[in-house]
Amino acid sequence: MSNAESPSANPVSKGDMRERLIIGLDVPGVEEARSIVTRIGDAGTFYKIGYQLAYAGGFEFARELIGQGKKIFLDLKLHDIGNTVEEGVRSVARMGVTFLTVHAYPQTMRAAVAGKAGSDLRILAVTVLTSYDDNDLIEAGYAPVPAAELVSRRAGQARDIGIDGIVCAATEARRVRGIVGPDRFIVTPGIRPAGSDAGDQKRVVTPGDAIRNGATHLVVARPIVKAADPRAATQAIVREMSEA
Ligand SMILES: O=c1ccn([C@@H]2O[C@H](COP(=O)(O)O)[C@@H](O)[C@H]2O)c(=O)[nH]1
Repeated sequence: MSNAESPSANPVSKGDMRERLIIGLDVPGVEEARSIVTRIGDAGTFYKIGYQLAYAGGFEFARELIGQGKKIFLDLKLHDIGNTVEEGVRSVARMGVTFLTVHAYPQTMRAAVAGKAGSDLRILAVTVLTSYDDNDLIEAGYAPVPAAELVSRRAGQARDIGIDGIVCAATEARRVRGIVGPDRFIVTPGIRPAGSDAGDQKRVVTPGDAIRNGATHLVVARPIVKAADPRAATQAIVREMSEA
Protein backbone atom coordinates (compact mmCIF):
# COMPACT_ATOMS: atom_id res chain seq x y z
CA MET A 1 0.00 0.00 0.00
CA SER A 2 1.41 3.42 -0.88
CA ASN A 3 1.95 6.16 1.66
CA ALA A 4 -0.96 8.09 0.16
CA GLU A 5 -3.33 5.21 0.81
CA SER A 6 -2.29 4.61 4.41
CA PRO A 7 -2.49 7.74 6.54
CA SER A 8 -1.66 7.25 10.18
CA ALA A 9 -4.51 5.89 12.27
CA ASN A 10 -6.65 8.64 13.69
CA PRO A 11 -6.29 8.38 17.49
CA VAL A 12 -9.04 10.88 18.31
CA SER A 13 -11.12 9.76 21.25
CA LYS A 14 -14.70 10.85 20.71
CA GLY A 15 -15.32 10.55 24.45
CA ASP A 16 -13.04 13.25 25.84
CA MET A 17 -13.26 16.58 24.06
CA ARG A 18 -10.29 17.91 26.04
CA GLU A 19 -8.09 15.83 23.73
CA ARG A 20 -9.56 17.59 20.70
CA LEU A 21 -8.96 21.12 21.94
CA ILE A 22 -5.44 22.39 21.20
CA ILE A 23 -4.60 25.43 23.30
CA GLY A 24 -2.27 27.87 21.53
CA LEU A 25 0.40 29.13 23.92
CA ASP A 26 0.84 32.44 22.11
CA VAL A 27 2.64 34.22 24.93
CA PRO A 28 6.03 35.98 25.13
CA GLY A 29 7.98 33.48 27.22
CA VAL A 30 8.17 30.24 29.14
CA GLU A 31 7.28 31.83 32.47
CA GLU A 32 3.92 33.06 31.14
CA ALA A 33 3.32 29.76 29.33
CA ARG A 34 4.04 27.69 32.43
CA SER A 35 1.71 29.87 34.50
CA ILE A 36 -1.15 29.43 31.99
CA VAL A 37 -0.65 25.65 31.77
CA THR A 38 -0.67 25.46 35.57
CA ARG A 39 -3.85 27.53 35.81
CA ILE A 40 -5.59 25.42 33.17
CA GLY A 41 -4.56 22.25 35.00
CA ASP A 42 -6.36 19.09 33.97
CA ALA A 43 -8.83 21.04 31.81
CA GLY A 44 -6.18 21.06 29.03
CA THR A 45 -4.26 18.13 27.57
CA PHE A 46 -2.92 19.40 24.24
CA TYR A 47 -0.86 22.57 23.67
CA LYS A 48 0.36 24.37 20.57
CA ILE A 49 3.69 26.17 20.44
CA GLY A 50 4.04 28.63 17.57
CA TYR A 51 6.50 31.31 16.48
CA GLN A 52 6.17 33.56 19.51
CA LEU A 53 7.02 30.96 22.16
CA ALA A 54 9.17 28.67 20.01
CA TYR A 55 11.79 31.39 19.58
CA ALA A 56 11.64 32.26 23.29
CA GLY A 57 12.48 28.95 24.92
CA GLY A 58 9.50 27.04 23.58
CA PHE A 59 11.38 23.98 22.36
CA GLU A 60 12.70 23.21 25.84
CA PHE A 61 9.26 23.96 27.28
CA ALA A 62 7.73 21.51 24.79
CA ARG A 63 9.94 18.77 26.24
CA GLU A 64 8.89 19.78 29.77
CA LEU A 65 5.19 19.48 28.87
CA ILE A 66 5.73 16.14 27.12
CA GLY A 67 7.41 14.96 30.34
CA GLN A 68 4.18 15.88 32.17
CA GLY A 69 2.12 13.78 29.78
CA LYS A 70 0.78 16.66 27.66
CA LYS A 71 0.64 16.48 23.86
CA ILE A 72 2.44 19.11 21.79
CA PHE A 73 1.66 20.62 18.41
CA LEU A 74 4.70 22.49 17.04
CA ASP A 75 3.20 25.04 14.68
CA LEU A 76 6.34 25.98 12.73
CA LYS A 77 4.67 26.09 9.29
CA LEU A 78 7.87 24.97 7.59
CA HIS A 79 8.46 25.96 3.96
CA ASP A 80 11.91 25.84 2.33
CA ILE A 81 13.83 23.83 -0.25
CA GLY A 82 13.11 20.14 0.02
CA ASN A 83 16.37 19.06 1.63
CA THR A 84 16.09 21.69 4.37
CA VAL A 85 12.49 20.74 5.15
CA GLU A 86 13.30 17.03 5.21
CA GLU A 87 16.24 17.44 7.61
CA GLY A 88 14.33 19.93 9.78
CA VAL A 89 11.42 17.52 10.10
CA ARG A 90 13.86 14.71 10.93
CA SER A 91 15.16 16.81 13.85
CA VAL A 92 11.64 17.61 15.09
CA ALA A 93 10.71 13.93 14.83
CA ARG A 94 13.24 13.21 17.60
CA MET A 95 11.52 15.64 20.03
CA GLY A 96 8.48 13.51 20.78
CA VAL A 97 5.92 16.08 19.64
CA THR A 98 2.60 14.93 18.17
CA PHE A 99 1.91 17.39 15.32
CA LEU A 100 4.13 19.60 13.15
CA THR A 101 2.89 21.97 10.44
CA VAL A 102 4.31 22.64 7.00
CA HIS A 103 2.82 24.81 4.28
CA ALA A 104 0.80 22.82 1.75
CA TYR A 105 3.19 23.17 -1.19
CA PRO A 106 3.74 19.81 -2.88
CA GLN A 107 7.56 19.90 -2.75
CA THR A 108 7.45 20.87 0.92
CA MET A 109 4.87 18.22 1.81
CA ARG A 110 6.84 15.46 0.05
CA ALA A 111 9.99 16.46 1.92
CA ALA A 112 8.13 16.46 5.25
CA VAL A 113 6.74 12.99 4.64
CA ALA A 114 10.26 11.75 3.89
CA GLY A 115 11.67 13.46 6.99
CA LYS A 116 9.19 11.95 9.45
CA ALA A 117 9.58 8.39 8.14
CA GLY A 118 9.83 5.82 10.92
CA SER A 119 8.71 8.23 13.65
CA ASP A 120 5.40 8.88 15.44
CA LEU A 121 5.37 12.52 14.33
CA ARG A 122 2.27 13.52 12.36
CA ILE A 123 2.54 16.16 9.67
CA LEU A 124 -0.25 18.69 9.14
CA ALA A 125 -0.43 20.73 5.94
CA VAL A 126 -1.56 24.35 6.27
CA THR A 127 -3.79 24.97 3.24
CA VAL A 128 -4.88 28.64 3.35
CA LEU A 129 -4.30 30.61 6.53
CA THR A 130 -7.51 31.41 8.39
CA SER A 131 -6.56 35.10 8.44
CA TYR A 132 -6.85 35.14 4.63
CA ASP A 133 -9.95 35.81 2.58
CA ASP A 134 -10.32 35.82 -1.21
CA ASN A 135 -8.94 39.39 -1.47
CA ASP A 136 -5.83 38.52 0.53
CA LEU A 137 -5.10 35.74 -1.98
CA ILE A 138 -5.35 38.22 -4.86
CA GLU A 139 -3.05 40.62 -3.00
CA ALA A 140 -0.57 37.74 -2.56
CA GLY A 141 -0.45 37.24 -6.34
CA TYR A 142 -2.92 34.41 -6.88
CA ALA A 143 -5.30 34.52 -9.84
CA PRO A 144 -8.76 35.17 -8.39
CA VAL A 145 -9.71 31.96 -6.60
CA PRO A 146 -12.05 31.49 -3.63
CA ALA A 147 -10.03 30.53 -0.55
CA ALA A 148 -12.26 27.44 -0.15
CA GLU A 149 -11.30 26.22 -3.63
CA LEU A 150 -7.60 26.60 -2.99
CA VAL A 151 -8.07 24.74 0.31
CA SER A 152 -9.71 21.86 -1.60
CA ARG A 153 -6.96 21.73 -4.21
CA ARG A 154 -4.25 21.66 -1.55
CA ALA A 155 -6.12 19.09 0.56
CA GLY A 156 -6.22 16.79 -2.48
CA GLN A 157 -2.50 17.21 -3.04
CA ALA A 158 -1.81 16.57 0.66
CA ARG A 159 -3.87 13.37 0.50
CA ASP A 160 -2.00 12.15 -2.60
CA ILE A 161 1.36 12.84 -0.96
CA GLY A 162 0.43 10.98 2.24
CA ILE A 163 0.18 13.89 4.69
CA ASP A 164 -1.45 12.96 8.02
CA GLY A 165 -3.77 15.93 8.42
CA ILE A 166 -5.04 19.23 7.08
CA VAL A 167 -5.15 22.67 8.68
CA CYS A 168 -8.05 24.72 7.32
CA ALA A 169 -10.89 26.90 8.56
CA ALA A 170 -13.79 24.97 10.03
CA THR A 171 -15.95 26.52 7.29
CA GLU A 172 -14.14 24.14 4.93
CA ALA A 173 -13.96 21.07 7.18
CA ARG A 174 -16.87 19.17 5.61
CA ARG A 175 -15.58 19.68 2.10
CA VAL A 176 -12.07 18.69 3.16
CA ARG A 177 -13.35 15.51 4.83
CA GLY A 178 -14.94 14.54 1.51
CA ILE A 179 -11.56 14.97 -0.17
CA VAL A 180 -9.16 13.38 2.32
CA GLY A 181 -11.30 10.47 3.50
CA PRO A 182 -12.20 9.33 7.01
CA ASP A 183 -8.81 8.82 8.64
CA ARG A 184 -6.90 12.07 8.36
CA PHE A 185 -6.87 14.80 10.98
CA ILE A 186 -8.71 18.04 10.24
CA VAL A 187 -7.31 20.72 12.52
CA THR A 188 -9.13 24.05 12.56
CA PRO A 189 -7.84 27.38 13.92
CA GLY A 190 -9.96 30.53 13.58
CA ILE A 191 -12.25 29.33 16.37
CA ARG A 192 -14.23 31.94 18.27
CA PRO A 193 -16.89 31.41 20.93
CA ALA A 194 -20.00 33.44 20.02
CA GLY A 195 -19.54 37.12 20.78
CA SER A 196 -15.74 37.04 21.12
CA ASP A 197 -13.40 39.25 19.14
CA ALA A 198 -12.23 37.74 15.83
CA GLY A 199 -9.02 39.81 15.86
CA ASP A 200 -7.15 39.20 12.60
CA GLN A 201 -9.01 35.94 11.82
CA LYS A 202 -11.28 36.13 8.78
CA ARG A 203 -12.70 32.60 8.36
CA VAL A 204 -14.13 32.17 11.84
CA VAL A 205 -16.36 29.42 13.31
CA THR A 206 -17.71 28.72 16.82
CA PRO A 207 -16.43 25.65 18.73
CA GLY A 208 -19.77 23.86 18.42
CA ASP A 209 -20.07 24.46 14.67
CA ALA A 210 -16.47 23.34 14.10
CA ILE A 211 -17.23 19.99 15.77
CA ARG A 212 -20.51 19.67 13.85
CA ASN A 213 -18.58 20.37 10.62
CA GLY A 214 -16.29 17.43 11.35
CA ALA A 215 -13.09 18.99 12.68
CA THR A 216 -11.03 16.46 14.62
CA HIS A 217 -9.17 19.16 16.56
CA LEU A 218 -9.84 22.83 17.32
CA VAL A 219 -7.02 25.34 17.86
CA VAL A 220 -7.77 28.20 20.24
CA ALA A 221 -5.21 30.71 21.50
CA ARG A 222 -6.31 34.27 22.39
CA PRO A 223 -9.80 33.41 23.66
CA ILE A 224 -8.06 31.23 26.27
CA VAL A 225 -4.63 32.72 26.97
CA LYS A 226 -5.96 36.28 27.16
CA ALA A 227 -8.98 35.33 29.27
CA ALA A 228 -9.11 36.50 32.88
CA ASP A 229 -9.64 32.85 33.83
CA PRO A 230 -7.97 30.56 31.24
CA ARG A 231 -9.24 27.40 32.97
CA ALA A 232 -12.85 28.59 32.91
CA ALA A 233 -12.47 29.67 29.26
CA THR A 234 -11.07 26.24 28.38
CA GLN A 235 -13.85 24.44 30.22
CA ALA A 236 -16.53 26.54 28.50
CA ILE A 237 -15.12 25.67 25.07
CA VAL A 238 -14.83 21.97 25.92
CA ARG A 239 -18.42 22.04 27.17
CA GLU A 240 -19.62 23.62 23.90
CA MET A 241 -17.68 21.00 21.93
CA SER A 242 -19.18 18.19 24.01
CA GLU A 243 -22.72 19.45 23.47
CA ALA A 244 -22.31 19.79 19.69
O1 LIG B 1 -4.45 28.94 9.24
C1 LIG B 1 -3.98 29.07 10.38
C2 LIG B 1 -2.92 28.33 10.86
C3 LIG B 1 -2.49 28.50 12.14
N1 LIG B 1 -3.07 29.40 12.96
C4 LIG B 1 -2.54 29.53 14.33
O2 LIG B 1 -3.58 29.19 15.26
C5 LIG B 1 -3.59 30.09 16.37
C6 LIG B 1 -4.92 30.79 16.43
O3 LIG B 1 -4.87 31.80 17.38
P1 LIG B 1 -6.16 32.61 17.87
O4 LIG B 1 -5.61 33.55 18.90
O5 LIG B 1 -7.12 31.61 18.45
O6 LIG B 1 -6.72 33.32 16.69
C7 LIG B 1 -2.40 31.04 16.17
O7 LIG B 1 -1.33 30.55 16.92
C8 LIG B 1 -2.08 30.94 14.68
O8 LIG B 1 -0.69 31.07 14.43
C9 LIG B 1 -4.11 30.13 12.51
O9 LIG B 1 -4.69 30.98 13.22
N2 LIG B 1 -4.56 29.94 11.23
